[in-house]
Amino acid sequence: MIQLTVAGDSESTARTTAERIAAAIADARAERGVAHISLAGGRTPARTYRVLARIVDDWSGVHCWFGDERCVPLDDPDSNHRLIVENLLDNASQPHPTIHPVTGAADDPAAAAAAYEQELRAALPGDPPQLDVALLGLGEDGHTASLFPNDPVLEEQERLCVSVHGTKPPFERITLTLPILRAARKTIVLAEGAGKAWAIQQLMAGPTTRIPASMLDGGEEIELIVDHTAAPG
Ligand SMILES: O=C1O[C@H](COP(=O)(O)O)[C@@H](O)[C@H](O)[C@H]1O
Repeated sequence: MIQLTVAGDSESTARTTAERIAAAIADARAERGVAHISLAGGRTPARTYRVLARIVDDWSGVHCWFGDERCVPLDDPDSNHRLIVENLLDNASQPHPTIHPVTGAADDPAAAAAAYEQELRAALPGDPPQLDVALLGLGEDGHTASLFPNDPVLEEQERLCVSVHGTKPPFERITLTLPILRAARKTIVLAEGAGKAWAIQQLMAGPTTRIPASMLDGGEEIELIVDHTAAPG
């Protein structure tokens, strides 16, 4: 089930999102001693990561994974890794969270995706492995992570991480697939801006391969956090 939260302006949207993630981290650490979270890329979550870095005062036992990555060097301006280093890691207190980058994606995307799946399986409990929280974004076309509209990878049942050719540059990408995203204890979809209002309306209308974010529902809690400009009318 999808719960919609209209958080206000961009600052309150970032704060609300960061507070949800911080609460999920605290719950996971209290129950299991560690917290595994996957993070979104793109432009929208930068502010959320800066707020999150401020409000979590103890990062020990926190593991950060990537919901998707672009097949570029890790320090490339288009890299989701760089976004997270500059906004979250550089502002987080010591000891830092453990970051799990997708390595080798620029050289051999398929091998990098397979290796990342192995790393996830080795580190997380469950089959599919269970993330404590998956933070995802939403493209204007309805894509989430690097799951693009009508891509056959939306039918994937076995592999947890794959390489894809997307429809937004940079085109070559690595993405987690629906089986692992659906298994997350909590899923947060963060979206801002009037350009995303259409995708949000479609997402709320029910599952369709046209809007990959609408296919995330695996029975666990999903919260869609939007600013007032993206809110459905
Ligand atoms: O390419 C991507 O796009 C989506 C949405 O990004 P935004 O810039 O519109 O916030 C993002 O969630 C995904 O991680 C990213 O690789």
